[in-house]
Amino acid sequence: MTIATQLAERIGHDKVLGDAETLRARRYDQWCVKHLRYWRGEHVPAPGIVVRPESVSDVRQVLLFANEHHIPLIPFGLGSGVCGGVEPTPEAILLDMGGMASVRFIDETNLLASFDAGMNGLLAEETVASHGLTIGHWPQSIGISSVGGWVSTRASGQFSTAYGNIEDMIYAVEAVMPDGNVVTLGKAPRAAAGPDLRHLLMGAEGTMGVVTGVTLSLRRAAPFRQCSVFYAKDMEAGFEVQRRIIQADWKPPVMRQYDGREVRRLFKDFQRDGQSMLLMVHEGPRERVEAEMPAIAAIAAAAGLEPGDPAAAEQWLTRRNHVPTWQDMFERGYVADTAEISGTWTQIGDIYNDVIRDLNGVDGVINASAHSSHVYRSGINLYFSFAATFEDTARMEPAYFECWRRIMEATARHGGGVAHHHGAGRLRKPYLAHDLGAGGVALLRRLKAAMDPNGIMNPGNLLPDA
Ligand SMILES: Cc1cc2nc3c(=O)[nH]c(=O)nc-3n(C[C@H](O)[C@H](O)[C@H](O)COP(=O)(O)OP(=O)(O)OC[C@H]3O[C@@H](n4cnc5c(N)ncnc54)[C@H](O)[C@@H]3O)c2cc1C
Repeated sequence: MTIATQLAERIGHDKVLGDAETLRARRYDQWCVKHLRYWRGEHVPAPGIVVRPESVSDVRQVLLFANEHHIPLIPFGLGSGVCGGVEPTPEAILLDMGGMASVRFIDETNLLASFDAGMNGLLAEETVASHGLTIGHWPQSIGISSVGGWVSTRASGQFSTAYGNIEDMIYAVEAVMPDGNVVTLGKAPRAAAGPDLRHLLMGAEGTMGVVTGVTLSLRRAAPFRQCSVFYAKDMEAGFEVQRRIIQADWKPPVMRQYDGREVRRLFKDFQRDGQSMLLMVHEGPRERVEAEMPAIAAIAAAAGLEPGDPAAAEQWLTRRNHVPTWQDMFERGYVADTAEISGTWTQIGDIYNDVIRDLNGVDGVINASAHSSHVYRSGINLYFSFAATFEDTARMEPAYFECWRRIMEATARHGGGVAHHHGAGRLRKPYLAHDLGAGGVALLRRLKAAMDPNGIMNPGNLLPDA
């Protein structure tokens, strides 16, 4: 009996898909390199089978089968990952969670909402919004990513400075482990009942188990919103103001600072002599917003920043989720990507300067720029963008990896964190030890071996090659 037949016997024929079109559509996520290889006409392998479960029991059956037969199993949310977390081989079963996309409950008193893991993020947000609530998690990819994917990549939204990252919103995670054990981790507003096991699934990128359900803590939708904009002579001057704002305990949900190159590229009508631009969105009760805005303006003025037109921030709000496709970029002759890292306030200026210098040293690079978008009392993230152009498209991939290497190594050299929110996948796994240390990587390997002794869960992802 074939694998497909055996799986079909366990969960039903209609959930086991082997047609060429379905397999082709599940060859990759949104990692640039896979799209580049495909665009250049290289072979990009497809999974052997796509399985589309409709219940926790289906997921359990598939896991038990894969574990018994030692078959690689790759969870797939909505495929918006950008680090190569989904890289199927013909031997693999791809577990497409898109068939599990229901709202389980919305609890307006305790501000909780529970979803199947395959639920589209924007649909989840729209569902709670119809009750006057919000998840408060707004990744740029909200319309193309799943709730289970958010957990699995430890995602971060554009309003994180006040509302937190996904780990601050996760109330409970339901998952099926490779041995078929179904766990629900997290059951109270706060717990001290041993280690927080929810974290075994957060950021695991499909290597530990399959997330089947997620309960999120909600907020009431903000009744009032305003925007403000300031100009700083350079990135470091703006970082210093952001540090003072956050350490004074003001928390606009959105604080984004663009370097002069990005202001020129993204805010053409608002550029000012190559200066850096800091934009903010303030929201919450009117009284708090009305207290926050003048207090922040005073901090900015004291540090020499000049006020700008709030319309720049409103433009960002309107256009913030538009991104060109990889193919568009390749057709226009360049390979490009973004890489997000983080550092403390004392590290971030050096990281910015070194990364921009190092990227500009890569042959073919025509753009190296950055903005910050997530602010913490201890530091801030940076989101670098690079683009390189070549007549010979075979040179694109080596240049791409060289740019990534330089960003990772300059960040690590100054003690920063090499992955702020896109996860590690296959792209960053060679650099994982920079964040976890050799001992941390060894511990992660031991955890993986204990949870997935047959190594079926997304093999080759996240963990550096042994
Ligand atoms: C244009 C664009 C903008 C983006 N903006 C942001 C942003 O602002 N913030 C941000 O954090 N990310 C962003 N991302 C990255 C991406 O959207 C996130 O990583 C997202 O959380 C992935 O969700 P997904 O459902 O698409 O997961 P997938 O891409 O399907 O999977 C991602 C990884 O998680 C695993 N996985 C998925 N679902 C499950 C599950 N149910 N159980 C176990 N493992 C699972 C997969 O095996 C894979 O390793 C962006 C991506 C794009 C293309």
